[in-house]
Amino acid sequence: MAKVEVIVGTTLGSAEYVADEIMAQLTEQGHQVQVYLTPTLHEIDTHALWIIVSSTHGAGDLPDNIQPFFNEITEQKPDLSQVNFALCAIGDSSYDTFCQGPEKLISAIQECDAKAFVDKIQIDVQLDPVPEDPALAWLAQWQQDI
Ligand SMILES: Cc1cc2nc3c(=O)[nH]c(=O)nc-3n(C[C@H](O)[C@H](O)[C@H](O)COP(=O)(O)O)c2cc1C
Repeated sequence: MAKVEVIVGTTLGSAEYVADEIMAQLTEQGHQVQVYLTPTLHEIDTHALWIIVSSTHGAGDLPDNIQPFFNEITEQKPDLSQVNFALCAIGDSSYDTFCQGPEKLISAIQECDAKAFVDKIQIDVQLDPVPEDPALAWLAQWQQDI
């Protein structure tokens, strides 16, 4: 059983719904999973697997709810060398900045030595109006390795 921290960036709730489904699938596998809608460094375990589930807003920006977490990381530069992460990005390919918001957060945590656990998924809501379906299929490909 592993500890999994699911960190959500959302404005209208699509990413939150995907995160809840990911939590349900991993909990069923026996993992200890927590979803964070207002993530803070104080609360999140830096010796756990982080799954970042985030949409993009503005022009390639992170959603407002996750911006303070991004700021904490860039300002405090915590030791994240024990963090493995997986990125589930949700966006709309009609924007030039498709799925770019969470890339800023990924760059910031990689600068703090976090490591990718698996290849990211970028879900295009133009093609997949029900983003939890590809998200759960992606998770199923690697959840046995946690
Ligand atoms: C004002 C606005 C700006 C957006 N900007 C982007 C963008 O730059 N890149 C992108 O891939 N998607 C963009 N999107 C699409 C959202 O990421 C997409 O609709 C996503 O499903 C929203 O998920 P959420 O409800 O979890 O925030 C934008 C949507 C809105 C409404």
